[in-house]
Amino acid sequence: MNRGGRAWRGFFPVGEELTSGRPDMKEGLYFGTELPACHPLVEAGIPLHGPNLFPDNMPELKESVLQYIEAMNKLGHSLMGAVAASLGLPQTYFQEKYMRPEPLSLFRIFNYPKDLLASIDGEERWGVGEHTDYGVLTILRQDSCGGLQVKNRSNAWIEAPPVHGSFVINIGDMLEKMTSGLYRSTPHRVKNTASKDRLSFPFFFDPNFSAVIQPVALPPMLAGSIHRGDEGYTRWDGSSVEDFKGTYGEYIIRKVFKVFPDLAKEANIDETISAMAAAVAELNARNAIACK
Ligand SMILES: O=C(O)CCC(=O)C(=O)O
Ligand SMILES: [Fe+2]
Repeated sequence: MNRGGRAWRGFFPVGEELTSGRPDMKEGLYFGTELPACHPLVEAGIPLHGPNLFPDNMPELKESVLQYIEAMNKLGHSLMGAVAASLGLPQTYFQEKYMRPEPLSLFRIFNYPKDLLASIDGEERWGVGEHTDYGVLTILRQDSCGGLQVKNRSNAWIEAPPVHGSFVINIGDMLEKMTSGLYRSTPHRVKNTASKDRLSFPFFFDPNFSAVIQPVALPPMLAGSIHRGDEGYTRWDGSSVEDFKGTYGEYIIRKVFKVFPDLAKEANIDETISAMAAAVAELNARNAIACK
């Protein structure tokens, strides 16, 4: 990942990402919205923005990934239209307020190798340990291996088995924040116990980097049905989404520095975040959203 440039794209090996604070037993390819070098956010060195790193010897991979991202963006907008309707809001509410000029879309292809150590020094190993996703929605395609588990409202782990021709949709932290906990970000984890490698394809459909995330005004009937602390619910990382204030860019960059500690070694996180926030604000003031 430290060779993936500011956009943090490319391959990372087993054990290099620490989603829940411990090395994940998975490897993967990182992709995202394809932005050319002349795009103002790329020129300004804003993390997570830039061109993908596609292998030259496999042109069909680039074509498929870019088509997939486009299709998933459309699906993401439709799903968020349904979420808006469920809250009594206009269907384009989230698109207008949080996804302009475009959502932050990240797409990964993960491989969870079979037969990896179940524990190291007595500590249980997970393909990816308990965590919640950061943004609004995750649209996940998994192969037939199984191994994905989600925590339900009673704090019990249940399987989310593969269902042919379907996606698993995870609610992310920002949707929890926007809905004051009515939609709660789903804790989940993965362990590959199948006799073959497990492939999964998570697509993260997230607010624009400079969107300031705020709770929506819920209709009284829905607001009255939020029960945040009634089941002894504490978040997996001990943090509070409710307390977070700021742009989605700040939120996700802090997360990225946590899960890739190697990146954090090279940077002063607070300085990086304030420089980034200033650069984004300056670009927004000039409405610089495309190549000149
Ligand atoms: O591989 C999976 O099924 C889930 C991956 C995941 O939870 C994540 O990347 O956030
Ligand atoms: Fe996840």
